Amino acid sequence: MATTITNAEAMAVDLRGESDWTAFDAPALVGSSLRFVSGDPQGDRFRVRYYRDAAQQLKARVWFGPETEGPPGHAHGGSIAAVLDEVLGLSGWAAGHAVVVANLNVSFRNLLPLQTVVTVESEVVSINGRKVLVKGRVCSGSAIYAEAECLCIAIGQPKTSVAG
Ligand SMILES: CC(C)(COP(=O)(O)OP(=O)(O)OC[C@H]1O[C@@H](n2cnc3c(N)ncnc32)[C@H](O)[C@@H]1OP(=O)(O)O)[C@@H](O)C(=O)NCCC(=O)NCCS
Ligand SMILES: CCCCCCCCCC(=O)O
Repeated sequence: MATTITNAEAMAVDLRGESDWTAFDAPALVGSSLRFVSGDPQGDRFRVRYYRDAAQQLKARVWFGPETEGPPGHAHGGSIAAVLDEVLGLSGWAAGHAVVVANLNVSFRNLLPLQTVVTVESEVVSINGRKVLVKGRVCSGSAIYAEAECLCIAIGQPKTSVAG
């Protein structure tokens, strides 16, 4: 039988970044519309905190809460894809491109246990006209849960990226 975990029981979630990361303010760059993944920082679905690493690439610490469940005790693949969609698309914005996501390919490598804090890494690997290719992965220590390649298409003028 599934165990119900309340919000209160799930309170202690450590989303701190590494010492050489700086906080990144996503709403300051793209507005407050990204509610689906990162819009409920005390909720039981995702809790997300954004950073830039020393190389200025976007990173996120993400907690997959009980409401992301798919296979028993583990995150739904769609929840993992949603997180990658947001983080990798936002990575394009953080690199100065006003984009939407046109194509996202995800490889699910290992089941992700619920109530795990993971790191989502991103890297802008190429820019070709309006096409901004971003790669990323969901990992924790040596464990890799998913890898993704994300084709973003610029839809507007380049944006000035913000430091956080
Ligand atoms: C992405 C989108 C803006 C592209 O439409 P568009 O501005 O008319 O651009 P085009 O169709 O001319 O595509 C531009 C280029 O990207 C390529 N491209 C677009 N979508 C692609 C896809 N899914 N896969 C691969 N390449 C794609 C095109 O082949 C074209 O390449 P080219 O310049 O070498 O010919 C549009 O399809 C869209 O709005 N899709 C929905 C996006 C969305 O809802 N994302 C989730 C929320 S962020
Ligand atoms: C106008 C703000 C757009 C921000 C886009 C950031 C990536 C979101 C990905 C998605 O919605 O699928």
